[in-house]
Amino acid sequence: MSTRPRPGATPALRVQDLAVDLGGRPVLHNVSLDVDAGELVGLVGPNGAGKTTLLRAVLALVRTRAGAVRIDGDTSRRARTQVGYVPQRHEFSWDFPISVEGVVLTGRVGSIGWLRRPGVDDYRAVREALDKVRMTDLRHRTVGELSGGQRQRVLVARALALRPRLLLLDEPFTGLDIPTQELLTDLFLDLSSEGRALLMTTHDLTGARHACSRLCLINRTVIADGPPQELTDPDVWIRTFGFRTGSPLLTQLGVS
Ligand SMILES: Nc1ncnc2c1ncn2[C@@H]1O[C@H](COP(=O)(O)OP(=O)(O)OP(=O)(O)O)[C@@H](O)[C@H]1O
Repeated sequence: MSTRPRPGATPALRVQDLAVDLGGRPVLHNVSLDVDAGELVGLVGPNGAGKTTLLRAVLALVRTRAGAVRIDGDTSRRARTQVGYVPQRHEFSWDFPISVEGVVLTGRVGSIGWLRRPGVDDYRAVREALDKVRMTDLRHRTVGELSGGQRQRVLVARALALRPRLLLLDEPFTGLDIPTQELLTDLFLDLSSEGRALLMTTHDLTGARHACSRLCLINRTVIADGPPQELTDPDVWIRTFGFRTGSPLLTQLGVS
């Protein structure tokens, strides 16, 4: 169970009226979204909706044309470096000859800085993160030898090594079998029940409706945002995904 957001508390993430252009074309406009401590929010939309771009904008990895991003009320760039980020698995260079532990330690760079050596607390954070994703036994394994599910857990551990209050996850379930998806879902629910805020993109609508405390439907802008059981208007799903009226997918989602 996730902790309910405290009324009136500063959200862990607040995005207000965000606009992003890429390659001279508008990709996101008027995007506003809050994620509170203790929430697991699913960011869902079709291919090209701008989900990854939104995560990258929160991390200040892309330039925004308008709007504001606040991390725990803080608009500084430094606050953005304290956000945990789990990129899509294919974005990581798995051929690099580095151990599981070595990859997770790189998650501390935002806290250590590039020039300082890791200290006792850095190694403690790595150990805690590996324990959390149950990868301690494989900590000396070269990452190229891992399965897809194990790689995903390494990327989550790398983000957790920063001990972030806000965690952004980009399609963590893609290409994973059902037991591994369930293991990760349990882990994400556990992290949210510890009071962390999680924002996760996914194409698994059924899984997201089941696991997430809130869903944000996005297609270049936010179409709808609320607890899954309240998103029963087929129109918002049709507007987001372009489903045709009467699509069996709507029935599958329980909103037709
Ligand atoms: N570097 C870039 N330059 C120009 N356009 C880009 C760039 N990166 C992304 N885009 C465009 O921005 C739009 C949103 O892309 P984005 O990757 O954010 O979508 P997404 O919702 O994450 O999609 P998917 O579900 O397929 O991963 C797409 O039309 C994409 O072509």
